[in-house]
Amino acid sequence: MAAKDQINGINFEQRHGKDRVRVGRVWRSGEDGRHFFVEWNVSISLLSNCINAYLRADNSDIVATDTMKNTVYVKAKECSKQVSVEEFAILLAKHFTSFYPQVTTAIIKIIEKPWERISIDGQPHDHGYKLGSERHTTEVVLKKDGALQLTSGVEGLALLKTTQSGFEGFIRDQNTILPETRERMLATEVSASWRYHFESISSISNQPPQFTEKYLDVKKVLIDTFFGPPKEGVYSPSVQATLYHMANVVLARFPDISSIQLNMPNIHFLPVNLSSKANPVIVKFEDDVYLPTDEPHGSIEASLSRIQSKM
Ligand SMILES: O=c1[nH]c(=O)c2[nH]c(=O)[nH]c2[nH]1
Repeated sequence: MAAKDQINGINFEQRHGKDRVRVGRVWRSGEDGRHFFVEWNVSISLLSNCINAYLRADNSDIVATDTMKNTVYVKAKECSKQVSVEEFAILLAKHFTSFYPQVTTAIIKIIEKPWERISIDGQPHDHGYKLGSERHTTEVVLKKDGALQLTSGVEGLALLKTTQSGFEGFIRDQNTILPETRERMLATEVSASWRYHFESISSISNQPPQFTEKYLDVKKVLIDTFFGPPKEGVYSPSVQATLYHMANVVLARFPDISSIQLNMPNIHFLPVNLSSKANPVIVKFEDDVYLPTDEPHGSIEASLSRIQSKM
């Protein structure tokens, strides 16, 4: 997405912004002394009417990217009550689109670093955190007229199961050596993003949804569907089928989500068989000893979106 113009019969598209603005924010609860901490990595991109900067060395319509960076800290300071990463992205987008006449659209992406409250002897610590693994993400695209696209997501969600996975019936040709199997390891690192149905800023202004709770609920559904029940699990005939099932369950459970995109690399754990001329069987693979790998990996992604009813 970019601001579009036509200059001398040539299409011209542009946008500018500041990437990777890092901010940490502590909220201190007056009542029980508990602190709440978030760390965000914010990327801002503005579509604005500033073509004179490109064409005529006239910067009078430019919002300086340095100002964008400062705005992140100003808005973080102004948030006297704890806000979700989605609410923060929305309030930044609102500021840029309403304060500057030149700005037609603001695109705000934020990645939240997974600081988790630590527990000592089973008791949640008031101000101690440790770093977790997967990251909560959001992307807000807000136009001046209030049209909104709001996406939340998770990235770096590493999942692995040691059985209940197979891969059979695929195309075999002169280059195929992969054996068919109903018993293998399944490992992936899920990146998911889902779009909420809100189409305008006014539809969430009065009562912002509980975005953090929703994020945790969607993540739980993705994880539960991947693994199945604790004792028996659930069989995965392919990463493709498991991905589709996970996305479908999210759409079925959350009516306010209109689409979901999932990216699930197939991270391979290779069977270890060792032999030598003298000793043809040093190690025989019996679903027990693996060579973990990072690359190459299978790359599997899909998106599912509800078909809009024309009522
Ligand atoms: O679940 C899988 N999907 C594939 O497309 C694929 N390709 C492959 O070699 N192994 C697998 N596994």
